[in-house]
Amino acid sequence: MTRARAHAKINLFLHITGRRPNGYHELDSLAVFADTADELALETKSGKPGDVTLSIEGPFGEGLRAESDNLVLRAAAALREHAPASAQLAPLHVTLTKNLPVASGIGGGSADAACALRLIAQAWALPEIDLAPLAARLGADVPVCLAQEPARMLGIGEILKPAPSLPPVAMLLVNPGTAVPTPAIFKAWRESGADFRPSPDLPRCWDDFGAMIADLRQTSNDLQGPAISLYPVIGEVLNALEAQPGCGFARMSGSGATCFGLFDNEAAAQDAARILSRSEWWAAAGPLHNSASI
Ligand SMILES: C[C@](O)(CO)[C@H](O)COP(=O)(O)OP(=O)(O)OC[C@H]1O[C@@H](n2ccc(N)nc2=O)[C@H](O)[C@@H]1O
Ligand SMILES: Nc1ncnc2c1ncn2[C@@H]1O[C@H](COP(=O)(O)OP(=O)(O)OP(=O)(O)O)[C@@H](O)[C@H]1O
Repeated sequence: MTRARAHAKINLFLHITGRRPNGYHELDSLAVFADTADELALETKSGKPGDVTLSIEGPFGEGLRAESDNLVLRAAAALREHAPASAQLAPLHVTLTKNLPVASGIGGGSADAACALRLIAQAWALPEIDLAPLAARLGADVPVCLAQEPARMLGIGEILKPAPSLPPVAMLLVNPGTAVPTPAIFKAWRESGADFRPSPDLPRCWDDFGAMIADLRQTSNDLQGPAISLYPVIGEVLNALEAQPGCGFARMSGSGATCFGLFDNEAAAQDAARILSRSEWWAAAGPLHNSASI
């Protein structure tokens, strides 16, 4: 059995810089990865070559179906399609432990897809396949999830540039339990009449926590206002995060509803997680994750 972790992706800022003729929005976003993650376990099974099956468990597993539209199975299908005819494709079973809330702005499905691409390409011994274009076809957030390293996302997410090197930072994620569909939030942004926003200038390195949050304050998540207008509970989450001792900065990730707080020490982030894990709110605190687990 091979196991790997699919870490949550957090957008520290997200500027909408343009729009493509196909309707997708061009972005400039700084993505980092949280310690918290889904888990994928892969085992060989009996069956036809190339057959991949899926079972789903874990705290957020009930909201998902193990059917062909699941991003894990779509990743397997993409690899199968691109494998050379000579490849020996052992039948596989994937168990997905869904620890991340679904449709929550932290790219859980994208992280699962990227993790499945890495794991299955390894199991099928397909090192010659370039995973990046397959990832981009599976979703805008999948390319950045392949490496699970801090990166600047440009284009619609397929162009990746190095992130500034980051100081030690702890992050608290809070989700209010409301699933948010990404297309509706981009639509709300368009209907708000907002202008495209330029890319921010960032240094190569943030020497300390203070320098990092000072620069982040000059940026925005352009989807945050439209998301709050459709789902006001996101504003409540941000207010609750900002009120926590030691929280230096709070913002929504991606298209929401998950929001993050940045702390310069992990104990404060963990204390705040205990306070904010209430009723249907989900909270997870920890350091940032820095590299792929396989
Ligand atoms: C908001 C972000 O999470 C920020 O990282 C991503 O841009 C969205 O990534 P994602 O959920 O993987 O996106 P996809 O599954 O490719 O697209 C979902 C929908 O979001 C919209 N979409 C997505 C990405 C993008 N750059 N522009 C868009 O307009 C489109 O309506 C698309 O149909
Ligand atoms: N393995 C998966 N995990 C989560 N969602 C999946 C998965 N496979 C397919 N989906 C579908 O993808 C949609 C988006 O799920 P996901 O959790 O990735 O959203 P998100 O966190 O808002 O993503 P992003 O931050 O990339 O916009 C859901 O509506 C879900 O039905």
